Amino acid sequence: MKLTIVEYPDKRLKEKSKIVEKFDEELHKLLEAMYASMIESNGIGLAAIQVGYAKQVLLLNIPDDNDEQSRDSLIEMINPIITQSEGETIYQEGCLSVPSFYEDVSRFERVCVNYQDREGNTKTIEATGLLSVAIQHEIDHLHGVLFIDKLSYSRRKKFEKEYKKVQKEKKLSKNQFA
Ligand SMILES: CC(=O)Oc1ccc(/C=C/C(=O)NCCc2ccccc2)cc1OC(C)=O
Ligand SMILES: [Co+2]
Repeated sequence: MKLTIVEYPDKRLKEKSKIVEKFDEELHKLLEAMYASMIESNGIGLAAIQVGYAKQVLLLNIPDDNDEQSRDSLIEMINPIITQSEGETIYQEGCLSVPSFYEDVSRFERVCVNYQDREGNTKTIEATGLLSVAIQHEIDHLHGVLFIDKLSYSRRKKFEKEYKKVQKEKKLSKNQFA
């Protein structure tokens, strides 16, 4: 199934995603379709809500040291729960649902996460650095939170102003060639 990325300010991105109960063929098809969309859009993380499915499902595929995004390092997380968190790190984040915007966000440096894999087996992962940031960014999506919601008031105002400008330019360019 071809999935379309839902973009800010679509209200669906604020929905709370539901717990996955059935680890069936339908779930596996969704995971495959999400992976195709994420890779096609040059993403390194994607939550199901971003393709219109309010289910607690997310993908992480962090490029390795020589900047390769191999499928072996793909992590499929279902019903994730952060069990431990410590430290602080600042990283410039982007999101497929907020195209062309990148802002520094403060997150925990280290997190421990319990989750289930596509068969329903319980897994635990401890993450630091970029993987830790990505996990927190994607789990926020499951609670209807975008990285722009974590910005300071002044930085959020700057984002809103720039976003409106970009949307107007997009509309103008569309009309020009319509
Ligand atoms: C034009 C545009 O929107 O560019 C992009 C923006 C974001 C992204 C992907 C963002 C992404 O995967 N975010 C996952 C969450 C995350 C954010 C920061 C660190 C870890 C994990 C890709 C874009 O497309 C290209 C070609 O770079
Ligand atoms: Co995102």
